[in-house]
Amino acid sequence: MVIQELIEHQKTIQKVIDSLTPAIEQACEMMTTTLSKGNKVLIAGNGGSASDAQHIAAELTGRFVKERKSLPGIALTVDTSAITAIANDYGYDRVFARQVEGFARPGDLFIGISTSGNSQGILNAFDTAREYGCQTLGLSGRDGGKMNGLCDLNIVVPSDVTARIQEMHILIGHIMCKAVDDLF
Ligand SMILES: O=C(CO)[C@@H](O)[C@H](O)[C@H](O)[C@H](O)COP(=O)(O)O
Ligand SMILES: [Zn+2]
Repeated sequence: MVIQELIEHQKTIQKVIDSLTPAIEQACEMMTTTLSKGNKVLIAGNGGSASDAQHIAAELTGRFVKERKSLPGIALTVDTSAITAIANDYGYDRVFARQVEGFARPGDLFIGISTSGNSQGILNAFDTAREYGCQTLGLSGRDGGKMNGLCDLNIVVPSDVTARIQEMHILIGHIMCKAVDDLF
């Protein structure tokens, strides 16, 4: 079992190298352009993807590898008071959209992470982010789901396995953080 999982991961990385390198370069460009203009990055996801959102935001406000100034990255998954209030009063599918409404300014980058590309809370957040003039980047998998057409760039990991898709998402997130380190 262990070797099969490792080989499955290796095959997925190879597919990412073969088909997604230009898209990942574009995502790096979106992130570095946003931050170099003094705008901020908002990130959201559910479950494992909430952890990815927090992980990437923490690399920005803390640091990735290089010693550099703190950069504005906010995960919309961390404030349990806001999350429970919004879910209770407006419904769970407004949890990220409502926070985007509060935080987003034109020129910010919203990153929505969903392995299926179909989580309603993420889809609503993309709508609101676009309405507020943000750039929008999706990290998804399978066939990209409804995120196709809802964001400026949807990076669709070529796999149907949630775990493999999540593993590629955090790899892509780390590559984007490396691009940020290279610039600042
Ligand atoms: O981490 C995992 C599975 O590896 C789960 O927590 C997973 O993230 C959750 O089931 C999510 O709700 C799935 O949502 P999504 O990726 O389809 O948007
Ligand atoms: Zn997981």
